[in-house]
Amino acid sequence: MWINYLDQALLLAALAVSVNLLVGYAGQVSVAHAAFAGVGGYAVCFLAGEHGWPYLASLVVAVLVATAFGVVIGLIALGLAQEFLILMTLAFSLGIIGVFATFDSLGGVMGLTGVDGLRLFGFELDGPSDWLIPSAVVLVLVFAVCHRLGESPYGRVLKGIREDTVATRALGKNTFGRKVGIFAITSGLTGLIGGVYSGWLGQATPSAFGFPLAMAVFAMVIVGGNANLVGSIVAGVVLTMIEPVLREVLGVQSTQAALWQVVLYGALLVLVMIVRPQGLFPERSKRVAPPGTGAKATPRSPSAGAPYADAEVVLRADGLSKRFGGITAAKDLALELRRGTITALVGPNGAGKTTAFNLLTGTVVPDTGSVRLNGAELVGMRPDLIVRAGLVRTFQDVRLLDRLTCLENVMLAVPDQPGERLGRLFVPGRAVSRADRAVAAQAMEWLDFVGMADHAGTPADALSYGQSKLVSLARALATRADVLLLDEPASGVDATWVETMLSMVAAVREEGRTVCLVEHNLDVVRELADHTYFMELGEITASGTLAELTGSARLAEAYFGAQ
Ligand SMILES: Nc1ncnc2c1ncn2[C@@H]1O[C@H](COP(=O)(O)OP(=O)(O)OP(=O)(O)O)[C@@H](O)[C@H]1O
Repeated sequence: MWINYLDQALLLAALAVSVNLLVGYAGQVSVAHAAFAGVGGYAVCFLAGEHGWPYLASLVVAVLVATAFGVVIGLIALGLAQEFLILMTLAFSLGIIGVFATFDSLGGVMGLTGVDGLRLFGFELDGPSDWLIPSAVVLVLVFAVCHRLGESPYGRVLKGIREDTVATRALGKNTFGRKVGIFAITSGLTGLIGGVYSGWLGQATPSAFGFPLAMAVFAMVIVGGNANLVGSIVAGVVLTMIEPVLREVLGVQSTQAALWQVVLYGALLVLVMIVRPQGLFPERSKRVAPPGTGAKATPRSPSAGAPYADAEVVLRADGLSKRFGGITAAKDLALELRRGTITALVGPNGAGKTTAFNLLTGTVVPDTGSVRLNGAELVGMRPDLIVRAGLVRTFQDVRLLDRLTCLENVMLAVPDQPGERLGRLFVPGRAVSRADRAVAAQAMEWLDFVGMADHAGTPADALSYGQSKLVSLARALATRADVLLLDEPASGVDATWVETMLSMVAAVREEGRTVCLVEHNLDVVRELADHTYFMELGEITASGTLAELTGSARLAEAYFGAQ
């Protein structure tokens, strides 16, 4: 009898592991995954139970159908904000369970029952002990897949999405594609688990895969610890065993025991969220590679030091306009950025400087106009592709990924990592881990470049504001983009860090990259900028050297006089 409970515990632990990959790593909360397990369960009972298909073939179909559900629902729901995603997946889950309960061919509210005589690789799956090995194999398989995905460069991108999707996309990662991908993969895994679960149960019923199962799995994920798969296994087994222990050890009646289990789930959830919100087994951070190992990250030729007027135009924007309702945030903007130079964008609050950055980087789509980078049109391109084309930006409010270390923040930005591709992750061999060590070494070099190597293992949320701005510069540099748009790199930073930041930005120019910065601190602009554009009310109304601009009586009165 205890073996029967153990079968169930192993399968629910597997479910918790796969849901943890989606919720704990990628931060996408789905209520539909219990229903996807139901899709797998019904596929098996329908095909193997009702139509005599071989069990293994029906399991394959279970995985494929559940994955297809995941792709379709993911495409619909994952563009939405988190709260809508939860509601949307809840709606889909209710819809799927409703379909199960409605169709006579699926057994209506009673479900498909009496499934037996299943065989796998020649073995008959009759009693609980026959299901022990398949259940354990499923858990090991699901754990292996989820661990490979979660604890790899692929998983780093998932964590980036969880922490800040916009910032992760601004580092050149296809966040929507990744979200749909991980939603589909975890759907397929839950389909497999559901197929084995229904085989073990001998039935697939609407109630077996409904909201209570979804909640039980969430409890396992949260109690075990977000983004900790071992925690999910421990919590999965322990929480599943509550009911049998109540029943068999403490002699509680079976209906009472089921009720107490739900109450204990709830109490445990509340307790964990108050006392230990990170769960019993907290997320682990990437170990820090020793500085100075691996390839040098800055193999660039220094700037030839050409005067601004002679420098080649790398980026040219023309006629860029954007209206937000009644506000004209950008009006017919035209600007040029020249190779190996620093251009500043200055102007009063609300002039449209950040909007200009948003338009250049595709974060906001312009109403009209064009942006050409080395001759290639950027308008209409996805923001992550724009980064890969060579144009990266930082944010006024920094947007580091708080729960990731400084090293992980910078590693995430390194482009073309083999471990971010599914096709490479599951190829045997050590190529991915070797490549990841090289990525870590590169990231260390960039942290070293901005003077933050000693903080490689520090979580980003433990940094001072000035330090976090330096790490965000290292992160932008690690993308290897040629053109950097820095949004207020020195604002809000205390005097000691301003000096450091100034020398960093100047060093970036020295290595031949092109910089455009938005900055209110005119000392910084005076020190760094080769050319300055002045913006007011969404328009560029003057340009030249800062000395020329401050020499204008009108601008001195409108803006510079107040500085
Ligand atoms: N997504 C948006 N929706 C509506 N209005 C917006 C949006 N983004 C910017 N705006 C408006 O566009 C105008 C320009 O804003 P923007 O943030 O670009 O100015 P800024 O020059 O960067 O200001 P600051 O120096 O204070 O950062 C403001 O009036 C702002 O309220």
